Amino acid sequence: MTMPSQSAITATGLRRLYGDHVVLDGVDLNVPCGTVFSLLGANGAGKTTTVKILSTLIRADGGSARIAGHDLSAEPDAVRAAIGVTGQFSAVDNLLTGQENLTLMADLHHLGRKAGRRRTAQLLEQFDLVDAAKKTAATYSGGMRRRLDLAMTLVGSPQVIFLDEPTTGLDPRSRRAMWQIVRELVAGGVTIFLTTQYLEEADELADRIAVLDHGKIVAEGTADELKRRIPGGHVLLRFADERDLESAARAVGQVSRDSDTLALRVPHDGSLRSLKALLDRLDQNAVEVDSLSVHTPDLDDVFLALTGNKEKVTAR
Ligand SMILES: Nc1ncnc2c1ncn2[C@@H]1O[C@H](COP(=O)(O)OP(=O)(O)OP(=O)(O)O)[C@@H](O)[C@H]1O
Repeated sequence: MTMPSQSAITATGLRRLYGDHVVLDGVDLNVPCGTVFSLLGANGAGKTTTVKILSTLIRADGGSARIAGHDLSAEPDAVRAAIGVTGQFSAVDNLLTGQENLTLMADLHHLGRKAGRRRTAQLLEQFDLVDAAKKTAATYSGGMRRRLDLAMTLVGSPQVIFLDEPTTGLDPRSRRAMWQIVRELVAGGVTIFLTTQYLEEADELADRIAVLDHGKIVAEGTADELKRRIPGGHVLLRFADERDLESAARAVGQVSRDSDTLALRVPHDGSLRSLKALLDRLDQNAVEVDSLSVHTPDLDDVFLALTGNKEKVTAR
């Protein structure tokens, strides 16, 4: 289906309250078709609430949105027909096998027996579930379950897929397998709206990232744009004892220090020249450095700088 605009999702001024707790406080979003958009936020930032609103599971208290060309409040059925949702509200039935779960979905989508069987077989193959097809979902690992859940979503060939924390709790191998699946879906023209607590996941997958904090989007852009928004990197120096830490702090001047870990964090522009100048200064003052690491800004820094969250999102 062609859409009137090239946006798969637009939202303007979304608001949602639980009692007098303002969970979303005027959220604007624009997600171009065929891209991965990641909504990043700490626990409780409002990510799931946003997904629930955009996927018609709950209503917003204010604002408007269009999904796949349909108005969210005026045409909720058309929105539902165009989207798939996986994540914290899994549709997998534990008592059914993987194959039965998919067949049930095919029936719900009125695919017909032959087309349903074909689609089920194709999805079992695509999601590496052929060997497990006849086992009940209760016996599946976390990664297999997520794959089955996503495969079930795809039975209806959605244009827009909401993935709510799709890899939370998965081991690194299963996480990478899920990332590969997401890339393949996008290559096929699907739009992905991904919520995650993992900065690495957003960095790997997302064309654009929005950082949600206390119900507001505090920054939006590509991973590189976000990284450029915050001050440069730093050099982390560690010392064997308090005395070396003291002399180093005196030698290099204004730096942040952590006496517990015997570390100094010195602002650094990433150039060899300034690194050499720092080492020379330490040498001239006869300071023994135990270890040194150069740190360039990553999404973790961006997140901390933008949200001031003590409980930062998980960097892997
Ligand atoms: N049904 C509800 N009733 C009352 N408060 C709710 C309800 N659902 C969510 N909240 C509150 O809204 C806030 C945002 O929750 P939400 O689940 O959207 O956050 P999140 O960013 O998805 O967090 P997480 O990463 O933990 O899933 C939280 O403070 C939560 O306690």
